[in-house]
Amino acid sequence: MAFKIGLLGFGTVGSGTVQILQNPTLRHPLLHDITLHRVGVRSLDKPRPIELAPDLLTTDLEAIVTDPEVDVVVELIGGLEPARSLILKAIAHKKHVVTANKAVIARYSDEIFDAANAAGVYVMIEAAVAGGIPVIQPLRQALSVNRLHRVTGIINGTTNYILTRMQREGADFTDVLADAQALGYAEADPTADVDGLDAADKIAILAALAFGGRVNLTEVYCEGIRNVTASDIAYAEDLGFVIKLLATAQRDIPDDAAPGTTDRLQVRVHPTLLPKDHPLASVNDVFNAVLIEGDPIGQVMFFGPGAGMGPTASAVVSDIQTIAAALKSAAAAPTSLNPLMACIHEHYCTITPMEDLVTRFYARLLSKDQPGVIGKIGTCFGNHDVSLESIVQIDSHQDLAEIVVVTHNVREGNFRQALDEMRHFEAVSEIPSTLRVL
Ligand SMILES: NC(=O)C1=CN([C@@H]2O[C@H](COP(=O)(O)OP(=O)(O)OC[C@H]3O[C@@H](n4cnc5c(N)ncnc54)[C@H](OP(=O)(O)O)[C@@H]3O)[C@@H](O)[C@H]2O)C=CC1
Ligand SMILES: N[C@@H](CC=O)C(=O)O
Ligand code: NA
Repeated sequence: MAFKIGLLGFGTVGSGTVQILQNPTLRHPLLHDITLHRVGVRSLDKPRPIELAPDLLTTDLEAIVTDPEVDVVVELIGGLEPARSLILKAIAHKKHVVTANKAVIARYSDEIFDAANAAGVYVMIEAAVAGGIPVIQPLRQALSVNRLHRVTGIINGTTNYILTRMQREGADFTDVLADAQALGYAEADPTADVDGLDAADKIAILAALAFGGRVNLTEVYCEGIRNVTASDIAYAEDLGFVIKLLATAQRDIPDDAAPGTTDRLQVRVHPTLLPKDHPLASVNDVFNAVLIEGDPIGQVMFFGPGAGMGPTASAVVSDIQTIAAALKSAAAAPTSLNPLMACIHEHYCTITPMEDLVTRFYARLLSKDQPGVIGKIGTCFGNHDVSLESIVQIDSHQDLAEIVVVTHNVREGNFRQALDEMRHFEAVSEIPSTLRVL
């Protein structure tokens, strides 16, 4: 069964999506059933980093969302319009939709999801929050059996990059912002990022999923990082804190509140002092992380790349694949299983023997404290092609010296052969520990 994709947008994320779809080898076999049918852009003449059959490209995006052959419309043009109208038109034409557009979803989720439910189609949004980090699907599925209490995220890469550099270098906001723009992290108009609006869109989406109700974006408190100064960061550091732009969604009443108590949420974005040992405090640079707390799961944290061509495309294609799996099992005989839930492997993997592992090693040897021992040990390692990063004698007691060795990356088999040979040295009395080093 083949599934046809109508792709709207062939920019950063669109190109990453095409790259995955055009190279399904070594990915899930279901990707072989997914084909690109049309790709909609604004300009046909623009040079593109990825080759595409010219007859796939069109500037007529309406024709894609109404094309009877298209099964799934993937909206990657961004902005509010025409993205919103195209999504609604696709739904009206019974297309499933995948979108990375947090701005549209945070503002128009009511009309989009109502229309999708009425039309019997899926709208999938994994790429809209925290890019490549799977967070939408875990909230919808694996974590949804928990009573969730709080979702806290660093979900804007640009501001995290700016705050990290201000922290490391004692630099001022405006200087780092200029660098972030030059590096392509922040947009030419960085308002949505630095004023917290992008994070507000994203936390509104996460809050709705975590707490089972729609969130009105205008009620999300939003404060950006423009007023955070180098001296605030320095004082916070002295007090044992780092400053991060946190997006938080939290149930405001306890699980055991009296029946009838009104359920209330806090949904807010603002710079926050975080204790240095908090799990989110070490999330730096453009990385994102989302910490989810609930009962009985406790704390779970998702960390990774929150934006970028490849990571965001990973989320887009996983949504396409989820829809394809659902359609495939629905269309098949009643006994057919959903290919994303069933075991599809029938062969055994070939496992690399440990002797072929290439890693660094730490070894501690006890030897007689006599001249030439370290040289002999070094030569023995060398004879077995084991290159040493360091070798030191760290202690000597009861006539025995303790020698600690750290190797470069070496083949484990060679390292073991060298140790076996050394065990026969008259001077070496024992090799009490060997550990692998990352
Ligand atoms: N970039 C990222 O890291 C992330 C992006 N996202 C979201 O993904 C979406 C896409 O972002 P990104 O790939 O960066 O955007 P780009 O600006 O790189 O690409 C946009 C694409 O859409 C096309 N396009 C835009 N407007 C129109 C229009 N009116 N008619 C026809 N084609 C149009 C452009 O055509 P042309 O090429 O001809 O100009 C271009 O191919 C956005 O919603 C964004 O918020 C989400 C997470 C991370
Ligand atoms: N501008 C966003 C990109 C993805 O959503 C960010 O900086 O995180
Ligand atoms: Na995601």
